[in-house]
Amino acid sequence: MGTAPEEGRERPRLYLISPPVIDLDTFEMAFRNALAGGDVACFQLRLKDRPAEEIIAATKCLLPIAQDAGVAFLLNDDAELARDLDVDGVHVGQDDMPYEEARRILGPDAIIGVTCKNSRHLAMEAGEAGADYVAFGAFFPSSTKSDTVKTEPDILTWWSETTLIPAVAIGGITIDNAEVLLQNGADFLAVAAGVWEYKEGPKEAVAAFNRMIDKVVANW
Ligand SMILES: Cc1ncc(COP(=O)(O)OP(=O)(O)O)c(N)n1
Ligand SMILES: Cc1ncsc1CCOP(=O)(O)O
Ligand SMILES: [Mg+2]
Repeated sequence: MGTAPEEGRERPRLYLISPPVIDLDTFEMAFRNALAGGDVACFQLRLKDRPAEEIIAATKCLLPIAQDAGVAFLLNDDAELARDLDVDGVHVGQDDMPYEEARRILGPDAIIGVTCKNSRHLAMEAGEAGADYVAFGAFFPSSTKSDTVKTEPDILTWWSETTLIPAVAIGGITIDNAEVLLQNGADFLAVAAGVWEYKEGPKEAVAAFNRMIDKVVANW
């Protein structure tokens, strides 16, 4: 990981979110292609409200691919399943389980991120509790999740000036709209449709996100 010249700020990185429903036979290749496209920090398996057997089968297939590529693998919502499947961590929302409970289930080494929507208060709470990252958004309309809260990029500036805890930006992010989030202090860009539905495919999407990140960092 490179360090940008700006006050030692780390180079922002890509955080992939799976589509909410997948056909594992085709998604496995899309996932391999995405990871072949360039730097990816993290992958969140977000098979929303799908049966546990589907999440287990997908994890057994995709986790070794992520591990080979050095990409952290998180489950959405379910800390107990994350523990049982021995993945790297979990992302919990405000209606899932409290951060403290997820930490108790997963132990001190797991990565635990918390949804904070557009709320400075939720972010302060999550940060003080020990979250490894806080997630703000949705910054743009999302075709992947309907119940989102519109969030303005200046929350990222405030957060980056307040704390060193990483901020994940999420919601409708594409190569064409992400720059404002980086300029405001996003440490990670969490992206689903912007990668999986990119017209030239997921490999080229990841490559294009990385070129865009490099261009922004070069001008800091
Ligand atoms: C990185 C990241 N940020 C936010 C969310 C949303 O979590 P939540 O509010 O619990 O909504 P669902 O994703 O569970 O529908 C996320 N999953 N990942
Ligand atoms: C999980 C989640 N939380 C807020 S928006 C969102 C969906 C992200 O997917 P996309 O990048 O396709 O908007
Ligand atoms: Mg959730």
